[in-house]
Amino acid sequence: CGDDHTHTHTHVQKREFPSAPLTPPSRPLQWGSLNVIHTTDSHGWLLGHQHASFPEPNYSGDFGDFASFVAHMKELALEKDVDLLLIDSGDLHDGTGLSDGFPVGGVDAHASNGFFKQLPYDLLTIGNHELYIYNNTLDMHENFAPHFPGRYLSSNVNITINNASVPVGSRFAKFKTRKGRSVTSLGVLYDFTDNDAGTTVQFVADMVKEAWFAEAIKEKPDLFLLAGHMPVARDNWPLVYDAIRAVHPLTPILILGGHSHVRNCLQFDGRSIALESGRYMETVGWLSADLPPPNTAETSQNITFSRRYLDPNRVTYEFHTGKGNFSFDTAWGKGITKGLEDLSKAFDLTFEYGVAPHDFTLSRSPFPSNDSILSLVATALPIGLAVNNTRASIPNIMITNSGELRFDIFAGTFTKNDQLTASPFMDSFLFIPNVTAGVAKGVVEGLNGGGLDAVGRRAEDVQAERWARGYVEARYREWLKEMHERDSPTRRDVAENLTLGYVTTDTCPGGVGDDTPHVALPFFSSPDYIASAAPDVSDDTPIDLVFIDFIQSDVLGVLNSLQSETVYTGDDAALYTDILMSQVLGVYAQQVWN
Ligand SMILES: Nc1ccn([C@@H]2O[C@H](COP(=O)(O)O)[C@@H](O)[C@H]2O)c(=O)n1
Repeated sequence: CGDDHTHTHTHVQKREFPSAPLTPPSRPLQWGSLNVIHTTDSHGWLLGHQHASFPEPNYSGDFGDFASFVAHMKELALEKDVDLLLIDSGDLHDGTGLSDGFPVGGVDAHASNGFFKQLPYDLLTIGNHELYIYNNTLDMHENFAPHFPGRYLSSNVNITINNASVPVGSRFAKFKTRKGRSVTSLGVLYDFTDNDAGTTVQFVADMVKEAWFAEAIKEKPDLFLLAGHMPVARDNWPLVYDAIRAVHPLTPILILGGHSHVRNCLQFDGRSIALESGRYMETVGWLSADLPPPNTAETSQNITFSRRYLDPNRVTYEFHTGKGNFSFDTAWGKGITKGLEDLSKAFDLTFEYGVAPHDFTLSRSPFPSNDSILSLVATALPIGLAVNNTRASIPNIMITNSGELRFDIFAGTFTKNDQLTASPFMDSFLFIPNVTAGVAKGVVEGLNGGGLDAVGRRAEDVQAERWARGYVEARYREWLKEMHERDSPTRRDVAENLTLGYVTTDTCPGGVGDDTPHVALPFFSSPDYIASAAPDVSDDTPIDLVFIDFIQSDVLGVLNSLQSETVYTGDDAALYTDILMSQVLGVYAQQVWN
C-alpha cells in the first residue's frame, strides 16, 4: 500500500470507482412539476461513511459528491423546466469528528456548517441538537441563519440575547419558486424539553394558536412547504396540518420531517404528503409532486406524488444524473471534498488510538456479547476512567445511557474520527460516594425497569418524558426490529446477492420507497442504560456510584426510590474525572488496542 503500517486498511477509497461493488438504483426517479431533495439529521457526516464493511459503502458519498449531485439535478430540472428545491430538517451538530473534533475554545459544528452554507438550500430548520448548548444555538443565530436570509426557520424556537427572546432563525418564510409558485413555509421543532438555558421551545399545540401563525397562513399560497425536526408519524404534524386545513381545505401541503432517524412517508389526505429521510447522510430523500401551474384554481383531486429514499453514494448519484465516474465531479463538489479533507487534517481526525480487533455494533449483535459496543463500553469505562484518578482504587459501578453510543466501531484502525462517531457527546462523569453496593447495583435495573419504574411511573409515561427530552433511539430501534423481522425469513434465502441495508415499508404510493434494494440488517435489542460489572464486595460496602451527567436526574430519582436513608440531590454529585464520554474509547484503545 505504499505506507509502512502493518495494520489492515479498512477505509474505502472513495475518489475512484467504489472499492466495494455497490448495487445500483432499481429505477429512474419520477420527476413532477415540483421536486424536493431532502436531507435531515446529518449530524456532521459530511465525509461520507468511510469503512469497507457493509452497509457502510452504501453511504460512502461525501458532501462534495452530494454538491455535484445537486448541481446536475438542478441542470436536469432546468432542462425539464420544473421546480427543484433543496431542504434540510435539522440536527447538524453532534456526530462526527468534523462537527465535534474542534480544538479547545471552538464551537461545535461551526466549521462543518461552513460546508452546508456552500449548498443552495432553499429551506432549513432547527433540530434539538442545535439546542443542548447555548453557544451552539448562538452560533446558529449569528453565523448560520444570516447566510440563508429568511430561510433558516425556527417557528417555535427562540434564543435569549441581552434579555430579549428572539427567533433563532425566522418564524416562517414566503417565497416564489423558479416556476413562479408561491410558497408558505414553517420550520417546526417537536416538543423538546432538554434545551439549554437561554433557549426556548414552544410546544407545537401552543405555536398553532399564535397570532403570527394565523397571519402567516392566512393568505392562500400555491403550496405549503413545511420543514420540521419532527417525525412524520406519531408526533404533532396533525396539529399543524389541521390548523392549515381549517383555513385552506385544498391547498397542497408538503412536509419534510426528521428526528427519529427512520425512512418514512405518509399522507394526511390526497393533497398532502410527509417524508422523513433517515439520518447520518445514510439517506437522501426525493419527493415529487405533480402540481398545476401557479395561480390555477384549486380542485379536490388527489395529487400525484412520488417519494424515494436514495443511498448517498457515487453510483446512486451518477445513475440519477446520467453521469459516469469521470463526468460526474464538478469543480464545486471537488472543492467541497478538498475542504472537508483539509478540515479532517486540521482536526487531526486520522490520529490512530489503536486497532479494533473486530466490529463492535449497536444493534447487529446481542447485548451482552463480545461484539456489542455497549458491552465494550461497560468494559472500557472502568479502564478509561481510572487513568490519573485518585478514586480509582475505591470500588465503583459506572452507568451511562446507551444513547451516548451513536455508531458502530469497525475492525481495523480506530481513529479520532471513529471515536467521535461512536461517542460524540462531551458529557462529564459525576459520582456520589458511599452508596452501599446493594443499592448501587439496583440503579441500572431501576433505570431500565419495565412496567412500573423505580419511582412508580408507568413505562409509557417514562417513555413519553424521555421522548420529550430527546430520547429517540427506541423509535429507531423499533424500525430496525420491524424490518429485520419482516424481511429476514422471506428474502434472506433468495437474497439475489443483495447487500445489507435498509428495507423500508411506508404507506406512500409509487411502489417500494428504497431506491436500492437490500437485505435487512440483523437486529438485536439493547437496554437504554448500561453499567460496568458490579464489584465483588458485600452489599453493605460503601462504593462510588459513577454516572454520566446527562442522566443525573434519572439516576437521582431511582437512587431515592431504592433507599430512604438519604435524599440525594445534585449537590451530592461531584466530578469524577476530567475525561469526557467522547474521550473514553480513545483512552481505552490506547491502553488495550495497541
Ligand atoms: N449530551 C447529550 C445529548 C444527547 N444524548 C443522546 O442523544 C439522544 C438524542 O439524539 P437525537 O439525534 O436522536 O436527537 C438522546 O436520547 C440521548 O440518548 C446524550 O447522550 N448526551
